[in-house]
Formats: sequence, structure tokens, C-alpha cells
Amino acid sequence: MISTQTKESIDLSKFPVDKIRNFSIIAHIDHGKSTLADRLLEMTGAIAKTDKNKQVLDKLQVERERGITVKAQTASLFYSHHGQQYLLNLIDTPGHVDFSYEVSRSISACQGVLLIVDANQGIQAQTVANFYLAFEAQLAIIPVINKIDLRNADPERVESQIEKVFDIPREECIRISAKLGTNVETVLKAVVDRIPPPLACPNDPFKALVFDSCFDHYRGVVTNVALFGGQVKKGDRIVSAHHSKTYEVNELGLLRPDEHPTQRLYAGQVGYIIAGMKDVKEAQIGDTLHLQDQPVEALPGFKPAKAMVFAGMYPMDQSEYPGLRSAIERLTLNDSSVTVQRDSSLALGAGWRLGFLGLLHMEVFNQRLEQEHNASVIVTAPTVPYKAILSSAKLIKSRRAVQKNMVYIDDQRVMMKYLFPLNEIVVDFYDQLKSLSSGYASFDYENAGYQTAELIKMDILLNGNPVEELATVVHRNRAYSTGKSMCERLKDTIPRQMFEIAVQAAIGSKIIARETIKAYRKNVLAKCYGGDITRKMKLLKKQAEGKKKMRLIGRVEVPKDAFINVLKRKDK
Ligand SMILES: Nc1nc2c(ncn2[C@@H]2O[C@H](COP(=O)(O)OP(=O)(O)OP(=O)(O)O)[C@@H](O)[C@H]2O)c(=O)[nH]1
Repeated sequence: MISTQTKESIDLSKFPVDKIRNFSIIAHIDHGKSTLADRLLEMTGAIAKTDKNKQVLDKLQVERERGITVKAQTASLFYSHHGQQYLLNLIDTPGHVDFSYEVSRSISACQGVLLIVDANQGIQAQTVANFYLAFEAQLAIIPVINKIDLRNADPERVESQIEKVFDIPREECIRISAKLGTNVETVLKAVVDRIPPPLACPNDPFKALVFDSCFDHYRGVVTNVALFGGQVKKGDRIVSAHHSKTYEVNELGLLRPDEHPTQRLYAGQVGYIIAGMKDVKEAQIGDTLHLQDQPVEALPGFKPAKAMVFAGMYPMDQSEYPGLRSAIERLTLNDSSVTVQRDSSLALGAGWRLGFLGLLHMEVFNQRLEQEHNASVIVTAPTVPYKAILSSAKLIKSRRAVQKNMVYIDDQRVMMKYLFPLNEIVVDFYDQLKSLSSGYASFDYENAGYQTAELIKMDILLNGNPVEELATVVHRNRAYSTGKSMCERLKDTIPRQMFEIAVQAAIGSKIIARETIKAYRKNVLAKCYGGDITRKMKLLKKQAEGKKKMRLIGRVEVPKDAFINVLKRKDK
């Protein structure tokens, strides 16, 4: 039975620990997590049933535009089953490989997961990676086969895969169509029946895990918490175990998925707390909160996410530095997996060196800076971390990809493990893999440590001036082809200017590739015959605005996108 509950009538004391289920939906990208979340929200009355509910939990503009989930969101649902009311806390998770850090964080607040597998595509790379995250955290795993409405759906085959790869009996699989709502109620029942209630004691002192946080311009930091013990109410004085600062609780409540204030939060529940944290660094993800006079042992927290891709970020104009600094600080509160270090460059001035989990992660961060904080930035070509030994050691030949193992999932799919140099996969490996396999292959990775390799630094010169932001580390065998394609791409990206520009790639003092951009002067007034002065002014203003998006290096104007586009494939 489905229940709807109005905003005013929620009394959370009616939900003791055994009436609570905390769960996540995990899946490979596009297998239908957000669509299933929409149906669950509709069926439990958290949102009205309309055909406009598309990815309600995907709140960020970048998520809606790209159709991907970046940030995990939480929604509390009320559901009646066996004549009892249950409080189900759903934590949505992203699917892309770059965001698996968010998945592990969400999992820490849960006792079970719905593992969604597309009935047509079957098990993919992130299905496997996410399964192991849940399995290692000893969560209850409910396999859900989605998209059974598709003409070429083959749930039988997917059930065999699940049995073979995950050792879960096929009878445990639930076949659904999240799009049409088919069998989704069975999923809700399984959440209550198969996922255990949280291990939290109402009689213990208040103890909460901060598993996520976001910044609100008016109210400061909003923390998402899971209560492992006790209860908390407005006016309580709480302490962060991480830095021992004390705060007064101003507001607390449930996320449905919008904030819904309540009187209290109790053991086992998941919700939000606003407690006057103003500085973005105060809400440490993984921190433990407790009452001022009742200290508790801190929860284990999280392993910090490891940055795999680094890039420089600089303001378009140095006068925008303070604004950009605060935008980066605010955004890193919402995404603590980004590492930030101050940096400066001769050509681009003061800026930062940021570390990301992958290239998509970096692009999404950049897009969010522009969309949510109205900041315009220059992003330099991404690099990966290297360890350099500066003596002339005997060099060992670089290891390209080395196959580690191969497992047949069924007669059509095979899972292969390779050891790759990270540099080979960060930029466009994923896109190339997708296009070569017509979208069938999927990919996931984990860090396997450092290996020795024959690497050299390649510089890019514009009219003889080295551009530090475009310098890259390349494998010796690839230097010539990489240099050539970078010069060609720069030639395409940099607009012709009033003088000739030489674009060169160099190793030390040796030039290995060169392109020339011919001189040109764009006369925007060429088509304005005769006198309309306002039209002329408009065109000149537009041209000046266009120039603002350029960066002057020496005398050469370089568009800000050049710094990242130059490493990508040509057809992008
Ligand atoms: N035919 C069919 N399409 C579905 C079903 N469920 C989801 N889809 C479609 O599959 C696509 C991906 O669905 P999403 O819910 O956005 O997938 P997701 O797993 O949340 O994706 P990420 O958040 O980016 O990981 C969308 O176009 C959905 O409309 C289903 O049951 N049947």
C-alpha cells in the first residue's frame, strides 16, 4: 500500500529504528537509476505524478544538460507495508566512473542497495565496480533488471550473468520497467523485506555521520547526516569531532527531496542539519557530530579521494581573482574530491592547480563554476601525476597496456583487466573505446601505483614563446605524433590575427612540429555600407566582447577553450 503524507504532519518519533530502511540505487551509467528514483518518489507521494518528472534528484543544471548524475541526492519516502508505516531513505548515486567516490560515500549511510542492470545491455564495467563497493561494505544487494519493456530486452540472459558473476540466485532478481512503472511496487516491498534496519541505538548519545554537504548562499552550510545514535533537535549545541568547534542547530529535517523541517531527528534516520557553519571548510565529509556535553567515539570517516587528473585554472582577468577564489571554495565544499593548490603562471597570472578524479569530473566542475557561480575561467591541458627521478638512472622500457586477466560473462561479453599508463586513459580513451565498440564496451579503473617509463617534456611555442600551460609529458615514442596533432589543433583553435603566428612543438631546443597561422584582419564593419552608426557600434561592441574570451600570450590572442581542447580528439 502506498501512502502520501503532507508536509506538516511528519512526526519522526513514529519511526523507530526497525521501521527505517536506508538504501542506495547503484548501476552502470544510463541503466535507469534516476528514472527508478522518480517512480519511487511518485509512488510514495514525495512528488506529484506527472509526465514532467524526469530525474527529479538530478538537481544541478549540468546534470540535466548532460543527462548524468554527478552529485548524490537524498529523498525520504513514506511507505505502508504489512499494515505498518516505514520510512525509506533513498540516496541516489552517480554512475560515471569519475564519480565512484560519491558512490562509496552514499553507501556508507546505507544498509542495502538496489543494483540496477539494463535488461538489454546486461552487466557493464560500473555494474561490477559498484557491486563490489556494496559487497565489501556488507550491504544487502537486491538485483533489479530494468527496461524489460524494450523490444530486445533479454532478462533471462541478464539473470544468468548476475548468477554467474555475482553469485546471486536468479530468483532474487526483480524485473521492472522504471519508465512505465511496471513492477516497481515489488521493489519497494523488497526494500522493506530484504534490507535490514540501520544499526543505531536510540538510547545512545547523539552521534551522526556527515556524508554530504552543500552550500546555501543565505543559510550557510547544509550538512546531510545519518544518525547512528540518539536524537537531535533545534537549539541543541553540537560539536564536530574533526575540529572540535561547537555550533547551535538552527534547522533540521528530512529531504523529500526538498528540505522539509521537522522537530527532531532520531537514531537510524537520514536528514539535514543547518548549524551556522559559515566557512566552507567546516563541514568535513566523513566527520562525526555529537552533543556538546556528550562526546562519542568518532566514526571511521572516509578515505580521501585520490586525484588522478590535474589542470591549472586561471581567471580570465586578474581582477576576477577574488570572485573566482570564493566560487572554487564554495564548489569544492559540494565536491570534496577536488584538490586545490595555489599556482601562478607568467602568461595567465595567479590561479590554482586543481586535481580531479577524471576528465569528465574536470569538465563538470568547470561547467558548474560557470553556471552556478557565473565565473569565467581558463582551464589548462590536463596532466596526470608522475614521479621523476632526476639522476640519470638506467631507464626501463615503458610498459604499454599489459593484460592481467580475462573472464567470459556469457557467450557475448567478456571482462578484461589491463594495466595501463594513466596518461593513456585520462583524455579520450573512454570516448574512443565507446566509438570503436559502437557503444557496447564499458570501462572502469583503479589506481595501480607508479611504474617507470621513458617520458619527456614537450613544449608548445607561440611565435617562439613557450606556453607553460600547454607543456605536456609524453612517452618518447608518441612525441612526434602528439606534437604534430597539438600544433594542428591549435591552428584550428586560434583565430587568425593581424600578424603571422608560428605554432611549434619542441623537445628541449629541438623543434619537432610546426604549423603557421596566416595573418588576417577581421573587419566586422565590412558589410555595413553607409551610415547606420548604432549598428556599427553594436558590431564593434560584440567584437570587443568576443575578445574578452581570449587570452593574450605574448602578442597572440588564444581562446580560453584552447587549453583543454588541444588534447582531445579531432572529431570532438
Ligand atoms: N525503455 C526504457 N527506458 C528507460 C527505462 N528506465 C530508464 N530508461 C531510459 O534510460 C535512459 C537513462 O536513464 P536514467 O534514469 O537517466 O539513467 P541513470 O542510470 O540515472 O543515469 P546516470 O545518472 O547518468 O548514471 C533515459 O533515457 C531513460 O528514459 C525503462 O524502464 N525502459
